[in-house]
Amino acid sequence: MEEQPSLISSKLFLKNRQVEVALSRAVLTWKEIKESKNRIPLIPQADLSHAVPVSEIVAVHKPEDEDQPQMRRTQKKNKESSQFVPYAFTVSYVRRMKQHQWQCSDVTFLCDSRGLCEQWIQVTNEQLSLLTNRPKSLLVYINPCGGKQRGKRIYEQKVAPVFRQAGIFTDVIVTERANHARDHLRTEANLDKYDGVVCVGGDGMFSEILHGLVIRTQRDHDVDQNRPDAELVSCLSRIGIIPAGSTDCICFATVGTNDPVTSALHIIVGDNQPMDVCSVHHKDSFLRYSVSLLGYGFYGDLLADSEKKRWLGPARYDLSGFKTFFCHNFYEGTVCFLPAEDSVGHPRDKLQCKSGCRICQHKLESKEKHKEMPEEKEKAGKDSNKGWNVVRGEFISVNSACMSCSCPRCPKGLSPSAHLADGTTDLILIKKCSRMNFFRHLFRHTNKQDQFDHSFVEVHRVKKFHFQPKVDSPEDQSYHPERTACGPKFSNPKISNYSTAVSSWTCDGEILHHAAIQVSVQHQLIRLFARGIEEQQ
Ligand SMILES: CCCCCCCCCCCCC/C=C/[C@@H](O)[C@H](COP(=O)(O)O)NC(=O)CCCCCCCCCCCCCCC
Ligand SMILES: Nc1ncnc2c1ncn2[C@@H]1O[C@H](COP(=O)(O)OP(=O)(O)O)[C@@H](O)[C@H]1O
Ligand SMILES: [Ca+2]
Repeated sequence: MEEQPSLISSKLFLKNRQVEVALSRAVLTWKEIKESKNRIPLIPQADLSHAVPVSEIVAVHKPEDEDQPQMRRTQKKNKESSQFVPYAFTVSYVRRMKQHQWQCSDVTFLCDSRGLCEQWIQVTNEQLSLLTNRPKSLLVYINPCGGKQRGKRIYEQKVAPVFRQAGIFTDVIVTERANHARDHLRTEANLDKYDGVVCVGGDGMFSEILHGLVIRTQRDHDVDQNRPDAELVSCLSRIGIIPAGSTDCICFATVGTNDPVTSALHIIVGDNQPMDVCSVHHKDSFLRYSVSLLGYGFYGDLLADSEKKRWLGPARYDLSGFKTFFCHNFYEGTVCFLPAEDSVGHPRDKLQCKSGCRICQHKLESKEKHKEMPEEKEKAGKDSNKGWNVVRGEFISVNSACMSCSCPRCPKGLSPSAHLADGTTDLILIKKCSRMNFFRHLFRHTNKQDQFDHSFVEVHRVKKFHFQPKVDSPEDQSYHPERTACGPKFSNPKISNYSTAVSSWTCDGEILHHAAIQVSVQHQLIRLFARGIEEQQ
């Protein structure tokens, strides 16, 4: 990085040692001034030198009350050594810890004049005010019932204090029922007042915010969401996720960890991660949007069963996973898909989507070019049914992962090389196989082996796909019989063969009421306060 001229630079004190502190437009640095190179200290001391990018400074302020005793102690010590240092300022900044976790660290510098201290605070604040991507005002929704029911406490104890420190104004709504946040965003919220929306909860709560924002944006622009080919309008508001749910895969896969303070810091520094969204339709009616896992068969049955065990908290998924695994159902149907261009890679190419991902950026550039394409040419492309592939068979599971879906349970994710913003989703087809083979496939999610390297697994990177069960589901026929114990439903009571049973879809952890669906990836429809997974330093 090119060295920039200092805006201010002074000799200050840090922990009773003299340091040279300098601030440029890009970076704040401090370096210890060693008295004499030959003098070796009796007790070895840690090196105080450090550099913090200005974009990662949370705030600069006078030391808070709790810092005062420490400051007074320092003053007393310095007085005794006839060096009186009464003024101080604290810089709070992002510190990277292990496994993508961020912490808010403080460093307090002592100055020998009030004027110098105030000058440092003013110059630093001026630089922070130039960072226009930072939110000043946020609308926060808390789900008090998600995960281990700790959403409210997590927000109040871990997140609100850092937002306060960064000078962010917040309006907080603790939801009182399911869909409260979605309905409020869709109809009431004055979004002009805020620079973003924060969701405190799990993937289900995120899904509410997603639906509220996307539905509102389409309505404001007169877009008919029921048309599967409608060109959707991207949402302007960015979404921040404070993880307080059971899986938290949307947070984990976009930030690298499910830690509330890390997420709060990504919001404060104003990160921006565009993200693809899948739209799900049944015939010509809109059903839902999805950003993580759309799963039919194994994951659909697992989720339907786990909903009855909500009281168990996150452990419900393990119990239902175990049960669903031993049911070993399979489902007959047809999958049609439109493969993505080769330029976006392949689910097995081991090219993980990282911060500033080239594949996602390349895709955005080609989208811009595509917009300039003459209308006739575009029409011709749309009209042809060319390029669609068909797979008919018996499936244990049909999964679509629009992102890696990495989460604490499965850190490499359901599709480790899926991209956050490339306009595609990874379609994973698990065909009928023995229970042992299915276990082998599942187990590979927990180690380094390729979970797609099995004869009964097919994986494709696609832009669109359709699924049609062999027999229409009750909902597809507008008929609602009782569910069977293990999850599958039978459209015809005479049919009691598992291969003809119908499952349901899980859509980011919410059950879909249709089995026959059309899915289309909406390129970069939303933006998050995140930056993707950073390379480990
Ligand atoms: C043998 C060990 C197998 C481990 C296999 C792990 C695969 C995990 C894939 C996880 C994909 C997660 C996709 C995320 C979906 C979420 O959007 C969604 C909603 O999240 P929320 O609750 O925060 O609102 N969450 C979910 O759908 C939960 C998925 C949970 C999957 C758990 C799978 C457990 C499988 C256990 C099999 C046990 C076999 C035992 C054989 C002796
Ligand atoms: N106040 C509330 N009471 C009951 N359910 C709620 C409330 N607020 C949100 N929900 C619903 O709770 C469900 C689970 O939320 P989520 O935060 O994803 O937790 P989890 O990860 O444990 O599933 C979502 O379907 C959401 O719509
Ligand atoms: Ca994608």
